Amino acid sequence: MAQAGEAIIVASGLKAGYEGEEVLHGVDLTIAGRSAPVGIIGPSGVGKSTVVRALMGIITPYGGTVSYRGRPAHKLRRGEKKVFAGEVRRVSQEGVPTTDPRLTAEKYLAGALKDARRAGRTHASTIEGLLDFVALEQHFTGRTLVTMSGGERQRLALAHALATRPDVLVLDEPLTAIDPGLRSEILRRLKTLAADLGISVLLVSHDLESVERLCSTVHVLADGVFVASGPLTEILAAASHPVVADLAAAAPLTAQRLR
Ligand SMILES: Nc1ncnc2c1ncn2[C@@H]1O[C@H](COP(=O)(O)OP(=O)(O)OP(=O)(O)O)[C@@H](O)[C@H]1O
Repeated sequence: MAQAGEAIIVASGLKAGYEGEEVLHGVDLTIAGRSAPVGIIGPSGVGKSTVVRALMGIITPYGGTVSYRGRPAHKLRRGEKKVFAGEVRRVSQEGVPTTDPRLTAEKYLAGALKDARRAGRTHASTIEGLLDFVALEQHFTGRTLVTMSGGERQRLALAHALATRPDVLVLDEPLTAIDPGLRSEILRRLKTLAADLGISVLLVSHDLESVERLCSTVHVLADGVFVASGPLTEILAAASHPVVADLAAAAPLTAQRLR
C-alpha cells in the first residue's frame, strides 16, 4: 500500500490534446498516497477527461510530463502496467464493460477480488458487501451486466474498482446516471471508506454538489490550465476568474450555503 504523502502520479507542466490540437497548456497535479480527495471541475469540453487520460497513461503528453512512481505513465513496461492497474483505478461515466453478454455482477466482482488477493492487496470485502456499499440489492449478483441500467452499471463499476483496494481512485463523472439523493449517499460512504482505507480519490465532475461533498481541494480547469485551486466554497466566493464566477452563478445551492 502507498505511504502517506508519497508521490504516486505527478503531472508537471502537462500539455496534451488530440491530432496536434493542444487542449491542456500546462497542468500541474500531484496525487500522493493516502491524501484527501481532490476534485477537478470546469465547463464542458475544457479538457477534464483529457487530464484523466494523460494521468492514466492513455494519451502521450505533447509537453511536460506525467509520471507514475517516477516513470513516464505512457511508457510503462508490461510488469509496471500490471502494478499500475492494481494501484490506480479509473471509473468513468460508461461504467462497466458490456462486451460479454454472459458476464454477471458476481463473476465480475469475484474476478476483481481475486486479482486483488493475487496482487497482495488484502481485502476484507465480499461480493455482498461491495454490492451493499453501492446500494445495489443482493439479487444483482446473478444479473448480467448488459441487462443493467446506466446508473446500476456506474455503481457496479465503482464496486469493482473498490474491490481491488487501489491506492488511487480516479473518478471521471462516475455517478451521473444516479439520482441526486443516492449519489450523495454513495459519496458520503466513499469519503469515509477512502479515509479509512487510505485511498486517494480524484473526482472529475461538472456536478459541484458532488465535488463539494467529497473533495477538500478543488482545481478549476479553464483555458487549458488550473485557474483556481483550494476548497470549493472559498474558490466560488473569491470568483477570481470569469469561469469560476460562471460556475458560482450556475450553482445557486452551493452559493446559498456560502451565505
Ligand atoms: N478522441 C478525441 N479526438 C479529438 N478530440 C477530442 C477527443 N476527445 C476529446 N476531444 C476534444 O478535446 C476537448 C476536451 O475534451 P474532454 O473530454 O477532455 O473535455 P471535458 O472537460 O472532460 O468535457 P465534458 O465535461 O463535456 O465531459 C474537447 O474539445 C473535445 O471535443
